[in-house]
Amino acid sequence: MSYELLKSLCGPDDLKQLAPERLPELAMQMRQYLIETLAPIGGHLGAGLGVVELSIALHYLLDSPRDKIVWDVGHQAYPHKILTGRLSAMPTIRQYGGLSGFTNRSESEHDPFGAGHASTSISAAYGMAVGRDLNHQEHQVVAVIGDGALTGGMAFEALNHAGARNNKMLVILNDNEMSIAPNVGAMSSYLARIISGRSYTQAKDTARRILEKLPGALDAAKRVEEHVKGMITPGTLFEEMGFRYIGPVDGHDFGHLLPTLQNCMRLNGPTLLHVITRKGLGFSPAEEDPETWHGLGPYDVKSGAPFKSSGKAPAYTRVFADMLADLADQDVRVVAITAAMPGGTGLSRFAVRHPERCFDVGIAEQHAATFAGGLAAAGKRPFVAIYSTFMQRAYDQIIHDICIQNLPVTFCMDRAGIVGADGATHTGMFDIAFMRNLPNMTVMAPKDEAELRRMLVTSLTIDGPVAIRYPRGNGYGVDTTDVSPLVVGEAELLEGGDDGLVIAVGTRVRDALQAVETLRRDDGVAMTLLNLRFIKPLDEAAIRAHLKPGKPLVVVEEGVAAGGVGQEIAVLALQAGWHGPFAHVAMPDAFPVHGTQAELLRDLELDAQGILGRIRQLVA
Ligand SMILES: Cc1ncc(C[n+]2csc(CCOP(=O)(O)OP(=O)(O)O)c2C)c(N)n1
Ligand SMILES: CC(=O)[C@@H](O)[C@H](O)COP(=O)(O)O
Ligand SMILES: [Mg+2]
Repeated sequence: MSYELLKSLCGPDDLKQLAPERLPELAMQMRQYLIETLAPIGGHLGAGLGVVELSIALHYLLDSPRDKIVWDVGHQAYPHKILTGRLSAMPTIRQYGGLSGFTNRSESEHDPFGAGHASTSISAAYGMAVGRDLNHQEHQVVAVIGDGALTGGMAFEALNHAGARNNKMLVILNDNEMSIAPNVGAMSSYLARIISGRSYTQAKDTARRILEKLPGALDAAKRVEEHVKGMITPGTLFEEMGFRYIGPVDGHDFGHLLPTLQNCMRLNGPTLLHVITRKGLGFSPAEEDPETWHGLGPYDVKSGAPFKSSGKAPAYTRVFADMLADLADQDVRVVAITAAMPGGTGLSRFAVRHPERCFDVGIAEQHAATFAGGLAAAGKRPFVAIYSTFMQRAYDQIIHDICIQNLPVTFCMDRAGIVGADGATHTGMFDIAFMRNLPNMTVMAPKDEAELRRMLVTSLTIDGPVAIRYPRGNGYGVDTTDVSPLVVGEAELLEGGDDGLVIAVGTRVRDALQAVETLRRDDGVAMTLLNLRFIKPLDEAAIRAHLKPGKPLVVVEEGVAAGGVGQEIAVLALQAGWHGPFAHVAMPDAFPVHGTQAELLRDLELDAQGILGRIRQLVA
């Protein structure tokens, strides 16, 4: 396809010159462009395909960047990027030095708010609407939020706030009945009932039948019918919260979308437009399996088959899920919780074996943590599997509901450290710092998949909160048969040597080992290497024992240096009377860019070569 029409548009102003009849052709070209462009590089395809018409309609009618469009999560903003002058850069999306996979204020004036984490759009848009009114300005503010993101508490907090005020704002609820996996929860069922249109009639009939049986109740029945109608007429839940509800409308039909949007924009006060779309529309593999095609690596555009990496060791995620299912086989107390990421955390595998003990709570990390606290208080052993970056959402719950009460909840933090293409918003760089300072918490980091299995077993021996951090990607194919528990707080000695001490944490142990081996072989420098295993409690005795006065001390961790375990080790060493050159090989006080994990680790000098260089500087 030549994409003639698509390529003729340099920005939203060009789009506005098109006759409305040409918009379906543009939508068709955009879909095909997305499907072909992402094939060699992967990315978030399904959500974007679902909002092609919506994105075109918004930019056709709105005047961006004057008018503000806030996309929730931002993973569905690829069509928006294309329409706002980023078409030629699309082949670079999520690549090193390329476009971000999400909206990003520094990337374009058409991205008024950055995102990556879910459920923020209504709050941000409402802030813009209030700011606009305080500034006596006049422009439109639109938040586009998916039905999945609407399961997040923040979205309700924002509706609650905005609905009680009069500031003009449009919330577009993009309802495709999917989060990454099928959407869950009562709100999702409510939206489905609105779409089916059956709820009102059914409930009205039931109320009538019940009330007609009561003597003298016919008048009351009428009044109650009105009430019932008020309660459950489609959209009323939003109306009761102060929003004017409009919809549902077909989000793929310009004939419906354009006039409805136009009308919405004329309305004052908070308005919610309910748009029905299909995730993956226009690419049958993505329509049939929207979960796989939510976000994926490269795929074959002709067959629609994702390219599978072959011959690699199993992913940490999979090792975690299978081990947890094994533990659940043996221990009836074990339950598992995911916040809308059953596939990403591996818990869909756990659910196959223990469906009744696996809970998807929606995009609700805070609730997940406290829900786990309740389960633990009821005698269960909950494992909360949440990506490191999303665990940030649940910090107060971890402190207030788990740690203060010393409840035995295990937080399994997948995607800890550098994640690659998702970039700064998704990097798990803070969990070491924010978990290790919590009283009662035990924090572990496995050096490989075998140790992950042993740490899961170990967590069941600890009568209190535990956090385990492990990275995105594959293990090393090591022997995993030993599942004996570790001694809590004991580090592992991997190399002995008198020329200094290297202490490495979890994901960085392998590369540190490679660096230490190279140093011994090529430089004749023999360093001791400790695999820390326990970030908390620290193996103070081992650290003290292996410190070499006057010789280098190096701590390597894939997390932010400030508050990292390296700082505690440095203090410990000084208190123990050690003096000598020190290096903390960790992440600096800056958000990382996006690229492959290897590229980013290289930039941060956290790969084997980088660690080697840092040690050599000290030795020299
Ligand atoms: C706080 C947080 N938790 C989890 C995620 C992972 N995540 C990204 S998109 C998504 C599903 C969003 O569903 P929806 O808003 O309906 O958008 P759709 O993909 O269906 O268009 C999830 C769970 C996230 N980005 N942020
Ligand atoms: C947009 C979002 O938050 C998720 O789709 C995320 O990109 C998934 O990351 P993984 O690919 O590491 O599961
Ligand atoms: Mg959705």
